[in-house]
Amino acid sequence: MREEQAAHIDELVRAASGLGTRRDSIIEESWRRCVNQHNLDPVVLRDPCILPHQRLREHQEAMDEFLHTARFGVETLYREVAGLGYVLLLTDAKGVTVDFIGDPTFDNNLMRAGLYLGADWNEPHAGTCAVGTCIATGEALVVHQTDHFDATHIPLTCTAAPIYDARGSLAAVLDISALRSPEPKESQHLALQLVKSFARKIESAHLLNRFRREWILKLAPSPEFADVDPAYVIAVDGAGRIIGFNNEARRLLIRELERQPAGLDTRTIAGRQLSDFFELEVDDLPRLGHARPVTQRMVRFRASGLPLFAQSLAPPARVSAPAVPAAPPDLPKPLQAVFHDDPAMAQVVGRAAKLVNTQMSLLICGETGTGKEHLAKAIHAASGRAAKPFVPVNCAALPETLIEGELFGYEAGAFTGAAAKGKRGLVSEADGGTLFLDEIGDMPLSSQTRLLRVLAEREVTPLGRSRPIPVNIRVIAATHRDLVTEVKGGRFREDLYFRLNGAILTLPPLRHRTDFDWLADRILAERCRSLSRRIELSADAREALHAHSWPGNMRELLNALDYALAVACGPLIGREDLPDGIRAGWQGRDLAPAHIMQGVDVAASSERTRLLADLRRHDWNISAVARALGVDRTTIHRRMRRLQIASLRERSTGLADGD
Ligand SMILES: Nc1ncnc2c1ncn2[C@@H]1O[C@H](COP(=O)(O)OP(=O)(O)OP(=O)(O)O)[C@@H](O)[C@H]1O
Repeated sequence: MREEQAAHIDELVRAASGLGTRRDSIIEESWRRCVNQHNLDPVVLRDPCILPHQRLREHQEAMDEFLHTARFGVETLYREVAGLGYVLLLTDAKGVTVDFIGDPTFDNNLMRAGLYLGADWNEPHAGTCAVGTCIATGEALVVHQTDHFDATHIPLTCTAAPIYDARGSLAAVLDISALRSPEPKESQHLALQLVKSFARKIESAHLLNRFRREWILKLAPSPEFADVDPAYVIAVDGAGRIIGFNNEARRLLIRELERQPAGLDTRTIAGRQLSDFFELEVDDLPRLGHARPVTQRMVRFRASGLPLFAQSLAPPARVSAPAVPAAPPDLPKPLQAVFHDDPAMAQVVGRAAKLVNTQMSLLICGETGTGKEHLAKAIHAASGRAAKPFVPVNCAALPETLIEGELFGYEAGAFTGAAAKGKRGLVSEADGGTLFLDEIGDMPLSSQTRLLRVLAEREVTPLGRSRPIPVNIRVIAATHRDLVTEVKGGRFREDLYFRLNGAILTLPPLRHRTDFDWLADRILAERCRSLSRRIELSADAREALHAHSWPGNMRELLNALDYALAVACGPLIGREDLPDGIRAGWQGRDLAPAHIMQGVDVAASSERTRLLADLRRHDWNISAVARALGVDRTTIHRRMRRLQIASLRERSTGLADGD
């Protein structure tokens, strides 16, 4: 035992026999609890208690959704403090470390110190420590070096803050710890503020996610912060009942209840009317939206008259359709190449750009051939992982019996028929890069369970090996199925769905894309470059392409253009050079061949392109286009006639007009 450990034990023994210490009162009280309630002997040095995998998994699964919501906050906090030598732990309400981020180069030292996934930091096991004492007291605190009870832990400095659920029960503890730190405890003051602030953010994110279909009321004491960083968040149902709150709001509401003369029960806030606390009814919430100046959004507590500045968020059903945000102009190059000016793509790619360098799993949805893998590759190429492998896995094509070996690899001689040198496994191949799980919705249930384990633990255990290998992968999954329906039908694991859908990016079908011409021209130009040939689409070929519904999406377009390139002889691709299925869809009167288009002036031509795009977006439903453009159907018909656009019915029957 080292000298400083012996001195520490002396201090603990003195404290246990009633002699005062110069410690903070929260630490002194915890030492007393350790001796009197937890029966911990100060003289005994304990090894950290690290739960076996199976038990850890049970703890993680019990709070899967919470972990998923917390992940972004956890990673952001880690990035803030990693350079200062801290590791980050997220524990459940029992003190078991269910998420951990640390520098893997210090693995052994961290594990020996108990800074590891699965470590149990509850006070009855570990003695006074940041997580355990935070659980015991409900307070954020720093447990610095010799504040720890167990002399094993005295090199550590640990700072923890509680995270409460939407009803005020402890849900988790956020902790940052370092193996080395300056001696004065004050050196950790900023760490404490930072951890408290992130704990509050994670708490609010969880609340907003859980009550995303309800009214949310955010409140701040100052108008300047009401929209930026509101301290108090309350969820309210359509009947005006309070159904959730963050911990700051809970404390505030309790204080307010205590002021009320009737001496109401201060323990229960959930279920009470908003108007019990505020001079406010649920019907007032719409006028507190952020479109109004903040100074007009003041609300008062009923009992104390205390003013607060509010911002309300309406449940989705009441929100008017949001304006489509344009993609940021500074998109990374690989993402710029994916689309031109299609609003739906701008939204998807704009979101993807913000997420390229997060650890968050992405789920790309869309009909077959819409470019899900293409987008995943672009995200990878735009990320800091670009120099590492992008490993696609076709989940539907992996035979169930081989899936474990293919994904996780195996050691030499792991089973009869195994390759002599063993196999690395696709997950390990993607280490440092991106694992692309294509057709994830078609994966058999039993394989989903195994995959879930890798995603939860970020480590793989190849067949025939006893110790897992940590892997650093970014997971992007894709599916053409509706996974929510698959989950409801019991064909897809709900927990896996939550692991994968850090963000969902839904690609529009090609028939709805307004950048169709840009895509076709770009693909053609690329092909021409590689063939050293110059060829363009004629107006009537373009027209025929516009009229097709593209069930095979981008893949079908590529095939059609390749076919046309092979068949066309001159510098123009004519309608007759297109594959039969596409040419056949264009059988109307001779409404838009090249010679008529020549008579249409340039302004009309761009008006025509816009109208065609609108028609395609609404599947050629004239009434829907008229509604979208705010005109009546006859106006659309008139424009179509003027711009020489045939309706679907005309094309299929040769009729003169009408739809
Ligand atoms: N923006 C684009 N520009 C050029 N080519 C594209 C674009 N998007 C997709 N493609 C091409 O279209 C084809 C189909 O794309 P991809 O394989 O990414 O679609 P998918 O949605 O993953 O298909 P599936 O559902 O069948 O797995 C590929 O050859 C791809 O390179």
